Amino acid sequence: MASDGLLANLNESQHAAVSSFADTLAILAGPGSGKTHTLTSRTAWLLSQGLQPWNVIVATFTVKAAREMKERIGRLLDNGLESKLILGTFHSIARRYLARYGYLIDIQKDFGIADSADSLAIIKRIVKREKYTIDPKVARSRISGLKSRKGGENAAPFQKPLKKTIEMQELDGCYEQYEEALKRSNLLDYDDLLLRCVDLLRQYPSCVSNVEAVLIDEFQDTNLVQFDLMRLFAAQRKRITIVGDPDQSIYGFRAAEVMNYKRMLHQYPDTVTIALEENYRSSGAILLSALSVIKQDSSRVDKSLQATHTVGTRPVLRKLANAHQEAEWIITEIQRCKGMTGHLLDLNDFAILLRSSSLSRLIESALGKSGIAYRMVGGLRFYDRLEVKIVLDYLRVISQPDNNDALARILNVPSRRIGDATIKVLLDEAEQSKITLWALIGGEQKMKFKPSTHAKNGLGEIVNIVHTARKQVADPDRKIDTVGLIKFVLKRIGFEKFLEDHHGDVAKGRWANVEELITQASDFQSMITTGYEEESLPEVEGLQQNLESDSLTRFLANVALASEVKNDKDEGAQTPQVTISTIHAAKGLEWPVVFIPGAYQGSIPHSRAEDENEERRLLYVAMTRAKALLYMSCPLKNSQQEQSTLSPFLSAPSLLRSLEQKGPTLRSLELQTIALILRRPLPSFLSISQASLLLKSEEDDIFTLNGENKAFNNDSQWQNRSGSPSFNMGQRPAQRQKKDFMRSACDEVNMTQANRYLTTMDRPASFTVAQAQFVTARSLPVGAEQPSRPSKDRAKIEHLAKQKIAAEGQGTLLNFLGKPGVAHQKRSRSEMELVENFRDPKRIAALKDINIPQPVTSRTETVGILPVLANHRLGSGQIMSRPRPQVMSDTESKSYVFLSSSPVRCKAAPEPEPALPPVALTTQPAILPLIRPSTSMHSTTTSTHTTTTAPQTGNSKRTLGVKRSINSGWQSKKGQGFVPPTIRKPK
Ligand SMILES: Nc1ncnc2c1ncn2[C@@H]1O[C@H](COP(=O)(O)OP(=O)(O)OP(=O)(O)O)[C@@H](O)[C@H]1O
Repeated sequence: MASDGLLANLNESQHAAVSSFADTLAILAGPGSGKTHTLTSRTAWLLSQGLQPWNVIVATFTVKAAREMKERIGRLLDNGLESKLILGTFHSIARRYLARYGYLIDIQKDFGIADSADSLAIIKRIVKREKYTIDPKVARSRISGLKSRKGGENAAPFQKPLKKTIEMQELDGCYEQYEEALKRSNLLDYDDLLLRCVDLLRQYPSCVSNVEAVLIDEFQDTNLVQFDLMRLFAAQRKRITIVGDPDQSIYGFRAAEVMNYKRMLHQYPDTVTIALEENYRSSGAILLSALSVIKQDSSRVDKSLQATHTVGTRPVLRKLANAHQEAEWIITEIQRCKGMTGHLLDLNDFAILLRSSSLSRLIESALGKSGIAYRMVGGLRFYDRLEVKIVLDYLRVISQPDNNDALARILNVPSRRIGDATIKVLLDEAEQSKITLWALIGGEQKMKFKPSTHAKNGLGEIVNIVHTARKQVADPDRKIDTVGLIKFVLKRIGFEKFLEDHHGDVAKGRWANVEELITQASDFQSMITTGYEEESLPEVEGLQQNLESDSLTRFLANVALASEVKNDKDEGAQTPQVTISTIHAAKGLEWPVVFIPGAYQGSIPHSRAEDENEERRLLYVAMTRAKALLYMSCPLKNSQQEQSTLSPFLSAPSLLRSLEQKGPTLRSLELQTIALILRRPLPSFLSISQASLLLKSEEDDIFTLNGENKAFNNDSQWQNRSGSPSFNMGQRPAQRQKKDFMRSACDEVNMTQANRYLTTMDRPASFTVAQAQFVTARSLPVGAEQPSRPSKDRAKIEHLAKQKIAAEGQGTLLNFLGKPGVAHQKRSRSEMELVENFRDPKRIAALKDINIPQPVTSRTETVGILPVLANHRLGSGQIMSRPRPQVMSDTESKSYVFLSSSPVRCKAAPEPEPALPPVALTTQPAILPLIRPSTSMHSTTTSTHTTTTAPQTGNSKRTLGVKRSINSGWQSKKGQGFVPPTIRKPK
């Protein structure tokens, strides 16, 4: 694609960033401002300027982000060159270099990767053997922390205290033995991948001498080692682009360094910083409340972020009596939002974001009872599922028999009558003899231990399986691929039968996962064959490379480095599902409606958190995931029935004033606003009337506003048939009586679901498994969520709908649009116009083009947003279809589904108009070759940070100390080394 095509869909600051000629460029921007979008476009733009993809490194934070970025770049370029980029997470890029050049620093070819479970298993064994008292999980995270801090050349020298506590001594012991165990098994853990790559590139910088540009996403969450890696990658040309938002730095506990920005500016004093200041995601009201939370952190550097959407409805902060009611309330609000908006929202549009996964139990249970399908994000990986892990362990042993832990795990699966005690003795003997378990049982060294005859036979069997498989892999005539190997293993160990014998009801689901693994292996194989999954690195003169790793090793590395890779099938991607996610795992994602339960002291900020500012940033990240509706809630008693107090982050009176105490009334104006923000067409009357008929109430009035626990206390005749309370508040409103038959139908559904679900927390070991015990839409009877009714009931619905249309003064949208009555007469002119719009089908069709004159209802007041923004809307013209997860090719679509942070815009759909009054940028100059110097390259005013030591160049502009207006810029604060603003605003 021509470079101007790449720049077409960008706002002016994004444009400036994408086409900047600066060597080192920092794009600093708030949530939803299109950072990912900008980085993707910049990568494509660099290629369009003549850079070769194999000379460009792009590092992302997650595997998911890497894949998404690769696909987006692919669509921008449309020439397949994206597969040649060195693009991936820091870990996968480091692995690639180590696979090729690791021999230079004595790393054996085809090393394995110890994932966190492996690391923990090794440490547990050490702790047990040495009778240490330290908690293995604590030891693992300390060791990891020490590793990630020790590697960086910027790291502060490690102070060795003179007298070591017992815990420290144990930690030292653990560390040392852990390292030995990894080495013996030819494994590198996640930290090693980065550290060893740093070692490699320090000693052999020529490995990356070809690299012309390095681009880093989510820079705020990089740690010291990653920072060093970035510098080493870019050592030759020093051309770096980083993208980040210090306000979204939430991985401090994993040694992420917010200070890396300062380091960057110090190391690259000519860094040009560009700020993106328009938020394309959230309504004005959501953005404003999120900003007022983050601004409480006085240590942060303020920056401007403006909404491009209309103000919308105010976020909600709801008080509930206890955590049970909070969970029930979430369900009723999801149902109400769906019901009152017809088909404008489906379950995929809702996310429940949790500070800690333990909060999910009651919510999952409530979702289960009401038959609402949900999925967990940030839970167990597909590859960590029991049955998948067993097969993978076989593959790992076949690939690398010295992998002690993998071998120990499969010795007796399926049963070979080798008891746990025998396995432990064997491991200990191997450990003491400083050999691997494989060497011991494979007969390389005489075994002191005398196993029983059964156990001996069992050991012989496993040795035989592994030998046979390895022979086949090595045999040039037979050389079987990963799929062939999996099938061989499954057959040899009779795995399907094993699952049937041991896993009863769920065996089918587990076998389906095994089949899924085969599909993934096959897809990966074809990605290797087609060159989409490149491992090669360009030849560098004077340096030899290892041959490419075999496909099994690469598949296993890919598995070990995968984070939350989900699959279409087990996600039930066709079935709408509510998402439950930890806030950490929700980073980079967005949803139309977001719930943040548990907004109390101890939950957020978390009682065990060390950094309160990071906790605040977490809340900020969660709030800014919402596009149209944001719900926060605080139960007065937590799930342990302890009294709770509202999170201090939400307690400021000024903030409280901008929040609603209950869910919004969802009438025509609100509907239009939501449709505008989501760029979706308005739903039909009929869909709204039918969906709303099923509701218990059209308002958020089922639970008391002050959190009093009335609902459970009285009116026992309102208990539904399944025995669960219906949560009315003592009075039985006429409107609800009408719906009794509806409710009983729903109750029947509830009843049929009773006791048919378990929650994630009940079965932590398998909580993402789409099996019968979890309520996913697939496991429900057809139509459970929207029960299909016999025709008699349907006639009733339609009759009732008609009645409702005729009735006056009742709360539905249709009534609102009904016969003119008192209420109607009181409506403002703009409301009247909207009413007319809803009545006239032709005007409904044209509604998408209407610029709402005054979207501010009693609930949609302008909360400090500029009037010009309050009325602003994104684009006119054809409403774009709702972004869907991208369609992948046949083979790809089988393997992964991504939760896209920035859904790809349809090619055919026109781009929305620039949302804000134009920033005063003069015309962009023609694109110049990349050899231009880094400064003064485009007319956007850029600023070049200079330190006191670095000489200030003539055309650089020092802007530290400049204080910009509240809404348009950065406020520099003394002692903060941040680079300030770059875009000059109109006077
Ligand atoms: N110039 C633009 N015009 C219209 N929409 C845009 C533009 N740039 C980005 N967007 C949209 O804004 C949303 C947020 O974009 P993106 O996810 O890239 O933001 P981000 O800055 O990476 O967000 P976060 O930091 O919160 O993860 C996406 O839906 C994206 O399509």
